[in-house]
Amino acid sequence: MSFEITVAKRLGEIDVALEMVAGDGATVLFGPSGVGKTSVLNMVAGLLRPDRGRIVVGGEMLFGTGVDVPIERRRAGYVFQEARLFPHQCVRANLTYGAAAGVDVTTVTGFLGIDDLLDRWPRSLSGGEARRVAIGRALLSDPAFLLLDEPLSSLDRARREEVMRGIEHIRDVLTLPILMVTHDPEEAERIGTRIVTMAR
Ligand SMILES: Nc1ncnc2c1ncn2[C@@H]1O[C@H](COP(=O)(O)OP(=O)(O)OP(=O)(O)O)[C@@H](O)[C@H]1O
Repeated sequence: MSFEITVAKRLGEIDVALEMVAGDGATVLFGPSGVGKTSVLNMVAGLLRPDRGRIVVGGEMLFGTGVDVPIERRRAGYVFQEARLFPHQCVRANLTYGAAAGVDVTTVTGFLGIDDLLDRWPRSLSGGEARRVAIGRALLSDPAFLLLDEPLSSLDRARREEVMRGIEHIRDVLTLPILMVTHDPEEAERIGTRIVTMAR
């Protein structure tokens, strides 16, 4: 199983709760704004501690009875909702920041279509380019799995298509487990091997 997640967390007035099991491929977390999708990604990444539950990714227990694997040992590749590139570093430096030895930069930049952007500055990138660089940076850290928080939001159709193809390549060719948040049904349908709907 790629993801086995049972979590509960009180956040202010909101109870975030999820119970899901998903196999290989991309699992899409779908649901209305404020239901707790980003909070679930944060719990899987180790940024937010569940009040109770169990998180197993690729057979490895990250959180559960007596277990709370520290964030740096979870090996999550996290692409935040805003790309969060380092503004004072060019694309190449952003990509190689935290890059693991043995991961081939040109393979990653090739399929993401960002080879020509390496000497550019983040402020000069389009939204879609910045997202693809952020995905590339996450991949180059040699993650065990990817967390994608609305990687296609506020992009026009052409840019969304470019990013979507990159995600499909990661799903189908690199076969890295993906947990992705969206509230767009069309995106969920196309990317999701499995769609998990969160409701209040
Ligand atoms: N630290 C916190 N303290 C109190 N409430 C919080 C905290 N963090 C998040 N929340 C609330 O918890 C709820 C879930 O937030 P979260 O960002 O996980 O939802 P989401 O489903 O990802 O929403 P969106 O689709 O709008 O990004 C929201 O109502 C949010 O305001």
